[in-house]
Amino acid sequence: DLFTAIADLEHMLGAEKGVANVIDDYIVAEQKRLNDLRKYAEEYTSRNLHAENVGPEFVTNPINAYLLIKRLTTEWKKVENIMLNNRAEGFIKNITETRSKSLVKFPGEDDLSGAAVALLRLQDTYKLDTADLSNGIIGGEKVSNKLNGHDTFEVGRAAYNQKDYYHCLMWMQVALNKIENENPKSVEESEILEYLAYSLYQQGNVRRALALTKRLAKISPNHPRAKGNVKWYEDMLQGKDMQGDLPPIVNKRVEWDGIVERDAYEALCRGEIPPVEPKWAHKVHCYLKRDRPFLKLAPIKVEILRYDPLAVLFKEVISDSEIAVIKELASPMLKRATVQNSKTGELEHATYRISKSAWLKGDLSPVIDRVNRRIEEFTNLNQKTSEELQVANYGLGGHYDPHFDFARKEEKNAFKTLNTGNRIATVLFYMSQPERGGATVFNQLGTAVFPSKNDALFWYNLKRSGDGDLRTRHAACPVLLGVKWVSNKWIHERGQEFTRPCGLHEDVQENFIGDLAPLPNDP
Ligand SMILES: O=C(O)CCC(=O)C(=O)O
Ligand SMILES: [Fe+2]
Repeated sequence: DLFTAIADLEHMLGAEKGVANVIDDYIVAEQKRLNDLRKYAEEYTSRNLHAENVGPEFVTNPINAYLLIKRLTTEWKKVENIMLNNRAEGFIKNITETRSKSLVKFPGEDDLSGAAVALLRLQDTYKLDTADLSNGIIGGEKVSNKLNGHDTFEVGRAAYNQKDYYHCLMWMQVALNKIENENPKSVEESEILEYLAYSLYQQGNVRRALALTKRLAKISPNHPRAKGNVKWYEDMLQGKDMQGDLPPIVNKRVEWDGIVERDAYEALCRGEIPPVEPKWAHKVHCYLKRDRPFLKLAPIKVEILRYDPLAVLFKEVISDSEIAVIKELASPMLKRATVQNSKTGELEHATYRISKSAWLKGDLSPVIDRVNRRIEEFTNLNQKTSEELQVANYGLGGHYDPHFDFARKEEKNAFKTLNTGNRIATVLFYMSQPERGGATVFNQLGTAVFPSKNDALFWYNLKRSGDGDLRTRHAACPVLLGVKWVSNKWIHERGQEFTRPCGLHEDVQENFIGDLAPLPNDP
């Protein structure tokens, strides 16, 4: 699961440098070996020249005869040894051992396909063009090197392995275009054609699949499947519709992951935010919170993002140095994040939540303790029943699909052992600012919050009645460029009986946090 965290990828850069050094050392050793070999060749040549100059009687001299024989026996053995003594094995062993001993795990096939699948997710969410992406262009900006034909082909193959023919088709087509200009070609055209034809067929483009398979049979006459497939496609078409130009390519994304709100969620991730309800459009959006003694001196800037249900951004509530300490403490503890199976109550990995996370206890460092206490200052909610601080690092395409933070009634075991009630509210500290993507979005409400470092997003998950507020369904959009670090604090019901008593009304305006500046009258 290396692809899940940027922190791991940073370590991998170190490993890559190590590999480069080993290759360089190997080349130096080999060059010395080949130079030794060259010296022998020169010696043989010069002695032979001498012998040729002397003429055939050279061998009539017993000493010369002896030396000639020696050069072709024992000395030749030495040459043979040098030739055979390729140093590769030792160096490869060295790399293998470094891999197994090092703390940095080397990526495997799974990581490669994970990274490819991350690219596909980003492509969909942010509507990126395949050719652009494969040329290192994101949002019209050149951000990295180009993929060659083979790199592109491998992304297509990762899609194919997931039966995702929609993406396979797009990537194989681009791979085909790329190798046209490659010399030598990084991947055989026949390999691409087979995948491309099959995904065209799967997406309903039988005539195109046939045309490409015919081409495959032509360029690769001994291909084990090409001829059979041509016949198969021909039978399928039964000679129908074979005249004229090929119809345009049909390629539709299949919603195999069953997320109904996919389109709305992805639009929010791209920053396509629906207009604010006119009812709220003119309300005051910022105020200084000074309702606690400590805050008289250092008020907290609050930006109201949404009134109903309430969501606010507490500005500059965590410092760069605190963030650095938290990241430092969390890094060695990061593990692939889990989710609770709603049927069994077990924690498990899921493709819909890709990030690495760690829990930091309050007594781990005075910094954690200080941050925990500050949360009470800005939320006015009792922190005795809160969960520990959770730190998350999102890697390549890291995301968390739409979910609720609170436990629903049908969910087994959730928070039972804690005996602190449900998650009444969430505090989400933004500890970095990804260059692109990574927004926190509320897909039901049409709110998108793009991370701003040092700030904390806050919202209530439960209504005054204690029932979960279904409108708080939210998601973490995939990170497109850069790094996303966040910390969560989940605040529980127990202990809030006086600060946020259950109300008879579930009215929004009761959700104030401290001395909210007076609101203008309703329009
Ligand atoms: O990272 C984010 O933006 C949201 C994270 C989240 O919703 C969660 O961890 O429950
Ligand atoms: Fe969440």
